[in-house]
Amino acid sequence: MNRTAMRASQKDFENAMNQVKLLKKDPGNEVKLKLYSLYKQATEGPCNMPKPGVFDLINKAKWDAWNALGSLPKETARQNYVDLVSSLSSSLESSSQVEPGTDRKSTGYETLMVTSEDGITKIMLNRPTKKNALNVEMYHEIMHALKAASKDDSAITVLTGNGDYYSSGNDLTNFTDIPPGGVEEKAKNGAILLREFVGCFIDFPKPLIAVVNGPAVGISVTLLGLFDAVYASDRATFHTPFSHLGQSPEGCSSYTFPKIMSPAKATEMLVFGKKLTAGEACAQGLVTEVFPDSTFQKEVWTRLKAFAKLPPNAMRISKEIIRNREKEKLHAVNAEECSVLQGRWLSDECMNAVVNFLSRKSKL
Ligand SMILES: CCCC/C=C/CC(=O)SCCNC(=O)CCNC(=O)[C@H](O)C(C)(C)COP(=O)(O)OP(=O)(O)OC[C@H]1O[C@@H](n2cnc3c(N)ncnc32)[C@H](O)[C@@H]1OP(=O)(O)O
Repeated sequence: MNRTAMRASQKDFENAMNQVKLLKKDPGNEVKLKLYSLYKQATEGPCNMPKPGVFDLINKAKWDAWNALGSLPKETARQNYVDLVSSLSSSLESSSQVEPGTDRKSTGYETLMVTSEDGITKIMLNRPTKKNALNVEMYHEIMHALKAASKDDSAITVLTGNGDYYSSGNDLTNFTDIPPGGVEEKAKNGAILLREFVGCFIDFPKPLIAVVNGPAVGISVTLLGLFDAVYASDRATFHTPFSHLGQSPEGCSSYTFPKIMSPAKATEMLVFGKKLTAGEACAQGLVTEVFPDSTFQKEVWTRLKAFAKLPPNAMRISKEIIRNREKEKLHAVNAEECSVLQGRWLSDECMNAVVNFLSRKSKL
């Protein structure tokens, strides 16, 4: 577009503001920050507000975005805002990277797709545009789905992801919504939620299988130690960057990983954040079997359908005898990990890592 020839009028600007409210899809935080900063620059000029504190994550990200525009003239900011909205209106209406039908809320869940057929309850993480990051709602919905699956008439339960990721782990925006009790209350609530969430996996009574369709990060990896089988596409990777995030292991991985893969290999993953390929994770016992991505879904589901035809009570009882003597220990480990993490979430190391991700200064 020739910016010297084009000059957005106040009317164009107002129309663009209305168009933003009508966007059918969330354009994402980065674009929202850009829109915010251009709007402020266009209406108020350069940012001369005091910089918010480091813990005020959302306002700090907004301030950073506005301040980054420097002395950009109001008219140029107005034009850029109008151009940005116009590009969004066309791209967000036409683009769809997600399988058709995946936006349906057919199961009553907002963040999951849950289906039950052929003796299998499939719980599919369904935030593909956010790489299936686990927000607070998703934690609650997974717990609900697991409790329902433990009582339904399916023989086995499967967890998988929609889109190119299995899951990118904890949604880092979970850290931004600070309650009136401040960051201490936030950390306490997080620890309570995490303990209950992991507890549901420890106590799940039927065979629980992970179908790892793509990269897995953080808590989506650590929980795998509590599954009964883990099938992975050769596109999947396994990454627990806890130290990078100023955090510490959860999902009972401080206990299960050293047992599964040896203390040194567990340290490479959980302390040094070494990312494993599917083949490496299989060699270390975290993954049961790896399949070529091109045949992954077909091969895995054929196998799972055969498993689901086995007598369900025999499978339950066999799982119980394999897992039960560890249960008490696992609950104790879970409690300890949550308590340590509660402290970590209040550390500068963790706060800085989250701020860096949210202001897009870092990625894994
Ligand atoms: C209360 C219980 C707490 C339990 C604690 C658990 C600990 C953990 O799970 S630690 C692991 C936390 N996860 C991460 O640090 C991953 C952060 N994400 C990334 O580094 C990258 O997004 C990626 C490497 C996973 C993917 O990079 P890629 O370039 O392919 O895609 P993006 O453009 O970055 O992502 C698309 C979209 O999704 C958003 N997103 C992805 N992962 C997360 C996440 N974990 N939290 C929040 N948002 C996430 C990303 O911001 C993009 O959103 P926008 O389109 O709106 O910008």
